[in-house]
Amino acid sequence: MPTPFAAALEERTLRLKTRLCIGLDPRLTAYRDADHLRQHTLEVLELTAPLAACIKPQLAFYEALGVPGLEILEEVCSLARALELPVILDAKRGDIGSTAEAYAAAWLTGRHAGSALTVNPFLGFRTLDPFTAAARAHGGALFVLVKTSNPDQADLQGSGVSEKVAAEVARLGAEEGPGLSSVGAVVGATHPEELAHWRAAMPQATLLLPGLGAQGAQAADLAAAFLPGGVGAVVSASRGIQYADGLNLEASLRAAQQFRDELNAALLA
Ligand SMILES: O=c1ccn([C@@H]2O[C@H](COP(=O)(O)O)[C@@H](O)[C@H]2O)c(=O)[nH]1
Repeated sequence: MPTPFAAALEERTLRLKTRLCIGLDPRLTAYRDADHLRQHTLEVLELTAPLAACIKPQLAFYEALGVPGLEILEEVCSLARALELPVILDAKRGDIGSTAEAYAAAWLTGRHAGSALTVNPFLGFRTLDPFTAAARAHGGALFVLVKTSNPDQADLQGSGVSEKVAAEVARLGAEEGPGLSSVGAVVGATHPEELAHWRAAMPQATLLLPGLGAQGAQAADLAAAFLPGGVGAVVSASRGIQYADGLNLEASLRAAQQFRDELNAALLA
């Protein structure tokens, strides 16, 4: 079995001194064709890898290309594995239990064993069970949507819903004994004033914080998401790195360096 996801992420965070998750969300409109998209996405990954704690491909952008897109996704994942980079597959899966089993088999076992998957708890807490079982058995992880980064999240996530999901994430984490668990949580970096609350509510969860860069979140505001020692959270930026200045690779590298450094500085402030 590969090193469990949470342990691999923590080890890489401390060894490379980075809390940055690089989002790889390639948009066909930015390229001549799918080959051009593939080449640029792999180049961004290879160039920025030393600055990354992990990567987060958003499956929607690969699925939009059909079979060639799924082939590109597999290339991205195998290059990440070769570079020893943990992979968070951002698919936000969730369904009735028997279908959830198929999603878990697709994205948390076999060639994706040891990866993490974002999951949607809307169908009920027991629909998370196939994902927790697969993650625990194959060294992977899940990131449960608790408080998403978008402004309209409160339509459904207000009124105590996020609180209930966070309590379930904490309960699942405690089942595994002490330390960081295989059940993490998505909490938008766009809610800096709430980070201390969500950190305390889910003490064993690794937090995935999307929203840095294009959605306006600032690295300097995010220190409260981390556990002592600067572990237990990663912050993701996608457009702000891959398209920092069109397709300019040097600009992607500079943006990743700046985000990494700003996150580290926030922890020391
Ligand atoms: O609450 C959430 C959960 C997931 N996302 C995903 O993260 C990236 C954000 O992209 P940017 O270009 O850095 O804005 C994208 O894949 C979203 O689907 C999120 O934004 N918020």
